Amino acid sequence: MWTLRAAVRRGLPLVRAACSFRGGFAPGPRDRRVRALSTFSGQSPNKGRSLTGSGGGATAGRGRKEEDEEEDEAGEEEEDEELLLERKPLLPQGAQRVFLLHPDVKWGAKKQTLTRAELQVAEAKALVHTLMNWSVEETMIVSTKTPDKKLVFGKGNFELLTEKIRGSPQITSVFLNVERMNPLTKKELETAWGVEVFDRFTIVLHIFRCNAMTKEAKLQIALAEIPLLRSNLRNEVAQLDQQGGGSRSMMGSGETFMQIQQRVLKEKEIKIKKALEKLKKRRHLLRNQRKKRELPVISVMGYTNCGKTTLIKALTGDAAIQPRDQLFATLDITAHSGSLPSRMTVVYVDTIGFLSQLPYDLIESFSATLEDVAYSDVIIHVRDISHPESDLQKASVLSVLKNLNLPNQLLGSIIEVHNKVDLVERYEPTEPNAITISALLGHGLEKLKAEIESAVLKATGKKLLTLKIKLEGAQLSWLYKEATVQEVDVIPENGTANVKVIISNSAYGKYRKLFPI
Ligand SMILES: Nc1nc2c(ncn2[C@@H]2O[C@H](COP(=O)(O)OP(=O)(O)OP(=O)(O)O)[C@@H](O)[C@H]2O)c(=O)[nH]1
Ligand SMILES: [Mg+2]
Repeated sequence: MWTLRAAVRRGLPLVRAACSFRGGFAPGPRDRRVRALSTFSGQSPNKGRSLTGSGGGATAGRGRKEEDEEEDEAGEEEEDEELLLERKPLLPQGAQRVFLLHPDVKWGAKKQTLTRAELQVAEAKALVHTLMNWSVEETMIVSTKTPDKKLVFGKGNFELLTEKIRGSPQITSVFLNVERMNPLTKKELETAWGVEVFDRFTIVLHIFRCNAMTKEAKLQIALAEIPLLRSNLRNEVAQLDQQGGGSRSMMGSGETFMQIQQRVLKEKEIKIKKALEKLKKRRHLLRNQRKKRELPVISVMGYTNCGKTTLIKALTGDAAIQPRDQLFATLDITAHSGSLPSRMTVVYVDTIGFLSQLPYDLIESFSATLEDVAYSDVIIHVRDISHPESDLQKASVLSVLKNLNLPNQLLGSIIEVHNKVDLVERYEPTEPNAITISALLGHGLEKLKAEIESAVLKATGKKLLTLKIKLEGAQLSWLYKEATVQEVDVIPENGTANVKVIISNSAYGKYRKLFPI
């Protein structure tokens, strides 16, 4: 039986994807992000294996052979994972002048309810601008009653479009703003228009591929690509069949080309899922370690480009964080520590941004990482209130949050933050509890931190107390160890102090037992 590695050795067409990407890559963010996560695990960033208890320093007394075998195994695993991540480029390299074509479905089941054509077009434009050397040459919204037909548009509109595209030599490709285009449609349209045609899935997938930093995000994307590879395969085989080849058995093996390729894909899918499962276990371990240390976790969520990463940078002062003016700049869930006005240490979790029309397979593949949000104590929903469609963006974020099956208490704890107020003159929020800030300029952060603190205290059941202690004895050092000491007000006359602490219910119970009044 062929393994994936064997398939590659035999020259199946897998090549590393090239990322042509606006702004390029800042070298090293991956290391920094991993470091950010490992801050709470007490592990070195490159020693992930030791988290599962299978690695680390427990090598003393073991035979050389055993170590060698383990090393070989790790090397093979890594090689396998490398192969899982190899793929064909999705988009052509070099500059593209795109004709952005939006089919507007006027009625019927396919009619979008949440978002308007203009919003979708604006998002599609932003996606194109995220790609290096890509520009939108022209935009057109064309209505259609038959979005599922092979040619997408009715006969009259199709002819007009063909004339337009054929007569515009400056157009190098068409971005058909549909979630997914069937390969036959792609072929028909490309033949008719004489240029390459892309759908949103392909463009978003390309951006995701370029932005994924951690192995988990990369594997999630590779998994999301499998259905695309399957449908391309069906198309390829149909073409081969026309030439009289695809369904015939290969060199006496009894298997057809289609069957072999399907098996290779299935093997790939199983391996990716296994690798993801391993990483998930590691993530759970990190989560448990954070829990043990009782660090409150705050998930920062919101539409793509609303300023989540900028806000975390402002709240934590972490200079290594790099916000970028791009859609889907953050694809890896990363954790960063910060402190609140009471000096309580909290963990901010940066998350993937939402897009109203995010292709389903991609949401599906990222839902595993979003699972972690359910374990946070508080959610911050960041909104870019300078965006013309800010209200629609809010609605689409809330609808995704609802589908994540989060606990009611957590949903009730959402702090709505209106960001980028510096871009709107005299901004007044309509929502009474919203907090207005400029993450970029650092405005409104103190109020936000105070709000986060009270939400964290409420969610975690921690108390803010002033305890009277004797300076002689172990009380103060115990409190320093088990609670967050905010202030110590010494009264020298009687050798006591008033100590302001944030303390969990369980720690307070222990304190009372150890030091009865
Ligand atoms: N003017 C202004 N720009 C801001 C503010 N906050 C963020 N930005 C800019 O908005 C862009 C996106 O910021 P990010 O922090 O990367 O946004 P994000 O929500 O993390 O984006 P994704 O990770 O792509 O979902 C960057 O160019 C930021 O500089 C703000 O308060 N005012
Ligand atoms: Mg971000």
